[in-house]
Amino acid sequence: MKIAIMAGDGIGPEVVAQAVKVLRHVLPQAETEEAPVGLAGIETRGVPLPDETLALAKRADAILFGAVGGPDEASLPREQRPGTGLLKLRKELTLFANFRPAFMFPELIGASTLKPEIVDGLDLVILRELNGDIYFGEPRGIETGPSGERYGINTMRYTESEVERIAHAAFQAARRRRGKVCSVDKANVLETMQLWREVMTRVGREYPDVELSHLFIDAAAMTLMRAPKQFDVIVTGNMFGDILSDAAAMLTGSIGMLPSASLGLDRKGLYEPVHGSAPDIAGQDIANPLAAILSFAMLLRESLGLEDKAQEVESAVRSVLAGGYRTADIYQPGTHRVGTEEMGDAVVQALQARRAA
Ligand SMILES: NC(=O)C1=CN([C@@H]2O[C@H](COP(=O)(O)OP(=O)(O)OC[C@H]3O[C@@H](n4cnc5c(N)ncnc54)[C@H](O)[C@@H]3O)[C@@H](O)[C@H]2O)C=CC1
Ligand SMILES: CC(C)CC(=O)C(=O)O
Ligand SMILES: [Mg+2]
Repeated sequence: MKIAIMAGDGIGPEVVAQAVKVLRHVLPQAETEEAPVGLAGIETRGVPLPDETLALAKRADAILFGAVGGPDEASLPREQRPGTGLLKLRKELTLFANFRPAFMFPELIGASTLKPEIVDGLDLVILRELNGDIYFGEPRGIETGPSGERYGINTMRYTESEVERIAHAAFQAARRRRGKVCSVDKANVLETMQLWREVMTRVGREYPDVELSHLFIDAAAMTLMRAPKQFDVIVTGNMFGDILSDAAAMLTGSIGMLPSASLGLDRKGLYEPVHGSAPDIAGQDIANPLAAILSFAMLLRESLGLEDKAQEVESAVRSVLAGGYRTADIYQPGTHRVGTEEMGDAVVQALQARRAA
């Protein structure tokens, strides 16, 4: 078994190093291979997704990914933006289904922005379509019109088959959970989203045991803050899913707690925290590595089929939180503040303690 390690930029290498510690403990026999991506790819090979990085991704059984992003990216051409490497990787591997669970660890209820009764017991998953939408649609670019004035253009585009496959993924996920899908769109304004809603409704008829509802993205954002526990699976497009999942982070206390799995046509998947490269805290040993570690647990479950080991890692995270360990982002008075490395070590120690017991 081969696991590709793509740590990326900023806090990416810091948090991935902790997930790799856990990997070495849980899967000592696993072969790992590292490759540069994002700014690290640009600096070493001149492009955000070097050919050998893509080749490794294709060879590997699964990819453990950190985060990409660097300075000035908002004004750079597409080929030079670190994020382009990640978008291309997701597209090249046809990883179209991005599962972003938001789970409330009871120990962190006080760290949530919301009242305890609103988040206690929260357990939802945002299923973000990852290969289409305005992040990929053509035409795109900054052009000059006939009057000489420049304009920017991006295109929200979904084919029926792209919506169908993410719809099936949503309904099947709901069958394994609490049997509810909420499809989030903007069908009151956008034709792309009218098609999205039509296809979701049609595919939904094949799953009569799953309850399907629809919300517009603006109301969904509000409902996610007002009464998030009513959701089970939220399925939505690439951009709305990107935004909603960062918002969901604040329900659970911190974006440093949110893992994700990007899946496609076979068992190969890419596993990454929902957060970015966080340049504001990089290099200070304060980033929360639990999202990266929980992403590795998803890797064990989804790509390797090692449910027991996935649960072992998740239990170790739970016991570390119960033991009072907190990085700065989830710190509360009365708990024990630790750095990134110490948090990784604490998870490994919790795994060792379980084995010894
Ligand atoms: N999947 C990826 O690789 C992503 C990359 N990015 C890139 O990351 C860079 C920074 O983007 P931002 O918008 O600032 O988003 P971000 O997610 O990197 O950071 C947002 C805020 O959350 C905090 N934060 C993030 N991860 C944390 C962790 N593990 N522990 C504690 N605090 C954490 C940061 O300090 C910051 O205050 C940009 O270059 C952006 O393009 C952003 C999102 C996803
Ligand atoms: C390159 C971006 C789309 C990354 C991002 O914000 C995400 O995947 O959540
Ligand atoms: Mg994002």
